[in-house]
Amino acid sequence: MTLSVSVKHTFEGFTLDADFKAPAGVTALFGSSGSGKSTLVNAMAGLLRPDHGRVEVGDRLLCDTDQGLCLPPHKRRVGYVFQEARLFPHLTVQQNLRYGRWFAGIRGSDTEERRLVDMLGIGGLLTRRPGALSGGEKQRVAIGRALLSHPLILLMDEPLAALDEARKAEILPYLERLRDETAIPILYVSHSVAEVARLATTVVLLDKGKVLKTGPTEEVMSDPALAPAIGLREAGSVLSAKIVKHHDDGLTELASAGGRLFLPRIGGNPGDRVRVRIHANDVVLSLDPPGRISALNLLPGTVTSIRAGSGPGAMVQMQAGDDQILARVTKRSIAALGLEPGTGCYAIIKSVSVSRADIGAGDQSIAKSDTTT
Ligand SMILES: Nc1ncnc2c1ncn2[C@@H]1O[C@H](COP(=O)(O)OP(=O)(O)OP(=O)(O)O)[C@@H](O)[C@H]1O
Repeated sequence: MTLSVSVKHTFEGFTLDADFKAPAGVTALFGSSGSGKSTLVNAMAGLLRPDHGRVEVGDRLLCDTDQGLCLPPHKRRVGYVFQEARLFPHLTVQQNLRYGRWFAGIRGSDTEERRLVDMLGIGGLLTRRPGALSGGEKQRVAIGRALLSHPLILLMDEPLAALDEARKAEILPYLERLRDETAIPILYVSHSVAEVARLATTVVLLDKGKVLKTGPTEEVMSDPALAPAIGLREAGSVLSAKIVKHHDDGLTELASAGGRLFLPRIGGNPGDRVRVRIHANDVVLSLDPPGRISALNLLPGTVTSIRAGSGPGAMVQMQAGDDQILARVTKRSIAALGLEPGTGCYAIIKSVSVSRADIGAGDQSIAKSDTTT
């Protein structure tokens, strides 16, 4: 289901002027604080009437100011999940879940409720009240409540921001299942590169109220020109890969479009698709295949673009198979190696530089890894 959004709105000192289209899946609205993410989400939810705008989800028009149409929030069939779960404290988990359905005037079925409860792993919590739940559990209930109202689209505004790292790690797999097992489009607001890299099918990069770029996650994340907006320390590529084998020495072997990768053991079974985030800071470039070296991952490729920063560093993008890899190196190294678009080189990646948080379940949008076994 396609998402088509065009919103113009001015507050004193700030103008949002954003247009984007996104296919089904998770669309991440990513940008620094004050870039206009929440304003855009509020315009989509009907909580803000934009000066000018058109919002369409699939073939349903929610707002078109040219036609004088701007549906109120309760007529938009939008599920909203906020930073805090905002559950009713006096109701049990099950009553909270059913409230979503009741509020939307939907009958729903017990089978549907059970399926959702299973998917979100909240079956053991149904009789508890929110006061007896962890932050991550509360968020899972809030997501279930939003889904049971049969939304046309799910808007998630920094749903993990209030959770600590352990709770985030606990809830991310459920969000991946939501992406892969439901057909509901999700607009996911975040300023965490790690979350976007793991979850998003499409990234809309916002900067000072404008869309810098919209595109598939792998493409946006590995664009050297966008690294300053993403954050130089956070920048990196997202590769799609397939688990080949878990080795006895604790390493997992993956097949990516660019070659084999060996990473510290990850969950999942041979054949499962995963996405792997490789930080640009963790990639070393070499013109020749290195001799005896401790790093286990060596991907051959060709430099596609170079973007020099204002300091001593530069971002180099290289193509390895169908994958783009981003490396952050010094301008001095670029000069010494004579790197330019078209230069053949090797990306060297230490296995241990990739952490568990950098690996997520792969989705249908990255089927190209199927060709890499
Ligand atoms: N109701 C309002 N009245 C006036 N200015 C507003 C209003 N809401 C937002 N703004 C301004 O619009 C700009 C964008 O805010 P917005 O909350 O959309 O950014 P954001 O990207 O969601 O930021 P954050 O990541 O910090 O939540 C900010 O400069 C903010 O001060």
